[in-house]
Amino acid sequence: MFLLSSATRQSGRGETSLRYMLHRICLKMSSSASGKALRVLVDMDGVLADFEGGFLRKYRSRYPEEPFITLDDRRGFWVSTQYGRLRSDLCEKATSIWESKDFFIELDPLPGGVEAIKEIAKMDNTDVFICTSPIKHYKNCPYEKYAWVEKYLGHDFLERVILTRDKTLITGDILIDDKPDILGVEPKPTWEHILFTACHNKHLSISSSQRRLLSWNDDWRSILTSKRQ
Ligand SMILES: O=c1ccn([C@@H]2O[C@H](COP(=O)(O)O)[C@@H](O)[C@H]2O)c(=O)[nH]1
Ligand SMILES: [Mg+2]
Repeated sequence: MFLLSSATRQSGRGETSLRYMLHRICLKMSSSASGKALRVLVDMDGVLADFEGGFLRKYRSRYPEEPFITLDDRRGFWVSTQYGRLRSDLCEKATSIWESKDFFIELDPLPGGVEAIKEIAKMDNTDVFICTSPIKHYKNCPYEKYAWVEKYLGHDFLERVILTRDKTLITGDILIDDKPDILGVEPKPTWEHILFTACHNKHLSISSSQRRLLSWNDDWRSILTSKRQ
């Protein structure tokens, strides 16, 4: 502030442009601070990264003799629960897949997700964050989630990663997430949950007030527009 005010005192012409720059900086700061910038939270597994496809490929390769569930037959968010119902010991075998080294970093991006989130990040008056839940077996997962973001979105995007087991605590206008029920300690999260369609939730009927994003080919831009004042 001192530098700016002494600089403006020294030059009449510079004063106008410096004042203008300061005005722009203040506007950007106040629009973020007063919540005017749209804050978009985007889930990772099942929205940006192909958790289900990566799981099935590695499960079948590690346990070729064991029964498996096709993506078409997937029901319910918890893979481990459905495998446990198939045969009780398969719950542990399923879990062993995403607890293994390189599981998360080797997930393929879901079509259009990386491009969409890069576009959202460039939009005026918009803040985007990746909001993802790490597994409690923490040896590889948190590291690999960061590494995945760096690999596909670049180093600067690491500023935009939120790892939390409770997404209700995070404030935002929209949360794009494939989990049908996002619960936590906050009974009234600030965000509207946009259900991202995945193999495990596509058969669910949702309430008339809830909105879905069928894929990144669907009209996510209109959803963002609808949340702007
Ligand atoms: O059966 C399962 C399926 C997934 N997980 C883990 O849950 C989280 C889901 O994170 P989101 O941020 O909601 O996408 C992810 O870490 C999966 O590995 C699980 O534990 N059991
Ligand atoms: Mg998810």
